[in-house]
Amino acid sequence: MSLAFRDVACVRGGRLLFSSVSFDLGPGDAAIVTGPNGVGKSSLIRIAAGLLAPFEGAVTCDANKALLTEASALDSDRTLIAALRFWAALDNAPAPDTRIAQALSALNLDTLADIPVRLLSTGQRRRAAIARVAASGAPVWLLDEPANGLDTVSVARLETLIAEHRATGGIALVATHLSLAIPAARKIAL
Ligand SMILES: Nc1ncnc2c1ncn2[C@@H]1O[C@H](COP(=O)(O)OP(=O)(O)OP(=O)(O)O)[C@@H](O)[C@H]1O
Repeated sequence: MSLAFRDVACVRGGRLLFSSVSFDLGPGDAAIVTGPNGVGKSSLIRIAAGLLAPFEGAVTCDANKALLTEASALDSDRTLIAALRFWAALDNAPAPDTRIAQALSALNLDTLADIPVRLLSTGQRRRAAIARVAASGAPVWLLDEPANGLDTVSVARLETLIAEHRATGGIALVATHLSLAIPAARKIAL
């Protein structure tokens, strides 16, 4: 299982954002993508997700991916548990209810499970989006600014979740401008 970039370049709006980005992540590996606003961190995550084609180079990944972006994929009119169940039913992984229960617990969202997603606060919504990634069972996590809007306790929970994911052989590619404790993560500075 791996996620690899080979000499990847990215062009958006006719402008070269970055070039010659190469890395290879295997089971248990993590990488942190850093750089100033507008440098292309989100674009790199979108390329990894297959939502944006590289201008040059190649991306290979032989495992299922879960993507976290600013835009939450959770249906705002459903309760949190129903919104998570909707996606979990489509995952290529067993035991959706168990996965959801573990994710809700890991993000301290148990008491909010029956609240409509639209009523969640900014930080709660972000935790819900992280819970969706955790519940997906996907080996490769692509996280774009996952700590945005989180309080310090929730940041610590996120760090624990990433560590546990890696400990079970998962891969994490994380774009962040906030400091996150991700031990031995590769640094991809754009
Ligand atoms: N759909 C698009 N069409 C054209 N240009 C775009 C598009 N999306 C993003 N860009 C441009 O690409 C550049 C990189 O954007 P990106 O969101 O990848 O940066 P970032 O490093 O994640 O920024 P931030 O730290 O502000 O989140 C920006 O200049 C942005 O305006």
